[in-house]
Amino acid sequence: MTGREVIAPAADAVAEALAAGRAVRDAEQGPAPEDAPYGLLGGALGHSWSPRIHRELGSFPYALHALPDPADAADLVRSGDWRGLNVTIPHKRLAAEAADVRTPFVEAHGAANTLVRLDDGRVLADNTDPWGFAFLLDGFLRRHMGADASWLRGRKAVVLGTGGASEAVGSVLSEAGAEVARISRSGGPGHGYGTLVEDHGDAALLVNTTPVGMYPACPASPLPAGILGAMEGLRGVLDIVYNPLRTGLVLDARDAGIPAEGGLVMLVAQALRSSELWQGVGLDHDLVGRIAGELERGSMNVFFIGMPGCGKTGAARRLARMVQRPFVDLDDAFEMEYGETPAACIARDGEAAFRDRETAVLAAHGADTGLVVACGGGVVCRPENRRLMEQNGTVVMLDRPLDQLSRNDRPLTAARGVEALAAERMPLYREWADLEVRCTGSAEGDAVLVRSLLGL
Ligand SMILES: Nc1ncnc2c1ncn2[C@@H]1O[C@H](COP(=O)(O)OP(=O)(O)O)[C@@H](O)[C@H]1O
Ligand SMILES: O=C(O)C1=C[C@@H](OP(=O)(O)O)[C@@H](O)[C@H](O)C1
Ligand SMILES: [Mg+2]
Repeated sequence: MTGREVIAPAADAVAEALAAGRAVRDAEQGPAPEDAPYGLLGGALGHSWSPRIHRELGSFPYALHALPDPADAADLVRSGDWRGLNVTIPHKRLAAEAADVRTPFVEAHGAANTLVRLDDGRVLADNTDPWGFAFLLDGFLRRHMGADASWLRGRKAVVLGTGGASEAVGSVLSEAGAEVARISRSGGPGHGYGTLVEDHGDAALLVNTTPVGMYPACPASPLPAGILGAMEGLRGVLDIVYNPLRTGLVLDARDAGIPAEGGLVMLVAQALRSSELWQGVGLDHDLVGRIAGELERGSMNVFFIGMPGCGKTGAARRLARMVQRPFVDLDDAFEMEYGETPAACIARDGEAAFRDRETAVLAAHGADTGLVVACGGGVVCRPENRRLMEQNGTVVMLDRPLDQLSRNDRPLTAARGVEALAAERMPLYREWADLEVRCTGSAEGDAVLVRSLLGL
């Protein structure tokens, strides 16, 4: 189906622009590690947002040191020519031990995420995760409860997970005066997931500190669906996972009408605190919201939905080109994956078989970030497709009068009639959409409009 439409402007220019974009991204990953004053030390780092964040905060160049071998990591900590390091899995403990001086939190918990080179050359180990979580918590309580951290005094907070991050989170909650219950999947009576509702149904806040729900196994939740809604005292949910932007837990909470936020603000806030320590100055704390907002805008996918033939493919392709993002047409992706068009699949195996495969194709792209995606018109026929989009995406409905819809090669429109399809689907498109756009008359016009409405 690729190439069904003729698109005029310069494909070469687009390719060049995309290549330039990649070059910028590469530069953001920093210079050769040994030359950078700042950086991140970990085992396998993959794609990290830290170089981008610290660049905005003024701690730049910032390099990635992926050193799986503890001996190499210790060597960098002891003898590297750096001013500041962040530390992540699996070296937080090693960093705490190898430092010359430790803050009380690091002394108590034995894990550091920030190393600071002091003026006299010694290494200070600190942990800015509690600061980052306190920042997230404070904003959350202000936004949703109209209160500060004192709201937690005398209330119960449940923390999922018992690892290092749970200690940072637990310490902040305890300090605010909450009664903290830390539970884990393998915890015994009162400390497990199985009896969560009975044991802790009165908790006002629930925080996930486990990696369950993290990319690429997403959207997933550490808790079975329905549990949150059964916890009668629950007023808020936080998940420190930030990729996807909305985890399964966050989506479940919102479905149950409970305010919920992910961990992106914590990620940026802990980085800001590290940058303050390295630079020895106070930074503007409004930077946290600004940087988190930019990261969120850049990584959100844009999904086009709407009636078959309304112009999703054309508008999405043009928008992708305008904002230099990868474009995915799910019908094309389907064809590449299964070797036949959706129309051929529906004709041979029927609609149900097509829908199963369509959901699998959507799942693969929904976990990705920064895409512009044209869905097939029937994407709303499967309820589970909604969160595959929502986890990382903004959903845009294109609305075009039924008598103007294209009918070429649209088997379901032909079989059932456009009115019947519309009666079934229009309410769903409207319900799923974050934004409804009335078609302007050209795919180009639609793309320009969506771009400006989404601020891309
Ligand atoms: N906004 C629009 N106004 C008028 N015609 C359009 C518009 N967008 C697309 N078209 C035409 O309608 C047809 C269907 O567009 P397409 O993008 O394939 O729709 P969809 O992906 O929603 O099924 C194409 O032939 C295209 O040229
Ligand atoms: O409406 C539908 O059920 C369908 C729409 C088509 O996509 P377009 O909406 O892009 O035509 C394609 O996925 C398939 O033929 C089924
Ligand atoms: Mg299409």
